[in-house]
Amino acid sequence: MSPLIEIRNARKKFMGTPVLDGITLSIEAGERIAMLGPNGAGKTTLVRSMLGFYHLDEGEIRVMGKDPIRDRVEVLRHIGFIPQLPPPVKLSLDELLMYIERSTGTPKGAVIAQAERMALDVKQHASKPFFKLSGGMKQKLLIAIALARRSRLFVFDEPTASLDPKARELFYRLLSDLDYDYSAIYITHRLEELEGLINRKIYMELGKVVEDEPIAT
Ligand SMILES: Nc1ncnc2c1ncn2[C@@H]1O[C@H](COP(=O)(O)OP(=O)(O)OP(=O)(O)O)[C@@H](O)[C@H]1O
Repeated sequence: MSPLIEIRNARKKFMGTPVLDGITLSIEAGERIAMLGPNGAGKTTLVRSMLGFYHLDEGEIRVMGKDPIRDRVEVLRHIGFIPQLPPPVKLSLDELLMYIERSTGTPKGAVIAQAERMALDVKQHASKPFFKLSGGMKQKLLIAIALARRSRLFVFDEPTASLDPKARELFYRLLSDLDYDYSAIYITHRLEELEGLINRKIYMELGKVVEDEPIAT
């Protein structure tokens, strides 16, 4: 079986500066990875390239055997992505959840139930545009959507950055409670928070992977 994600010699420059400098990585199903490294190391660029947001200058990425740019819809169908900065969606929460139900088959009620477990009352804000929620509320709703979809792979880009301590705790508890074999990539600056949730850590610096090791769970 092909790996979940296969990256071969990925290279990308932004304005002449290498941001991905020859990355080769293989990620198997069931791996739960902390992706670490200083600001600007290229972590977000790497995961966004896996999701088909960016074309590489050189090299190749395959996700579940597919090209994330050519087969983007198919690749994203299996991935729950929580971006670092939530997109400025103008739809109300009600409209957004209806749209998600229609496009992904994820029942609105399932998202509302997950949101409740993150201490977010969706019904109270149903007519509010998504972009008018607070940063933490946006993050909670995006987390609820990803979890309700029961994605095979979660890609979390600093998912707890805007969450208060209580919500952070709830988020990690929800992940621990998931009852199926998912894979995950967490971009984070707080490795200690992921204790018990990860089995591999990858450290990036200046567009390169400089450390890659398993973690006993
Ligand atoms: N769309 C873009 N256009 C130009 N430069 C970009 C773009 N996206 C990222 N960069 C640059 O690429 C470098 C790597 O950015 P990236 O967001 O991948 O880093 P990161 O490791 O995720 O950092 P952080 O921990 O701060 O989130 C930075 O120098 C950034 O300014």
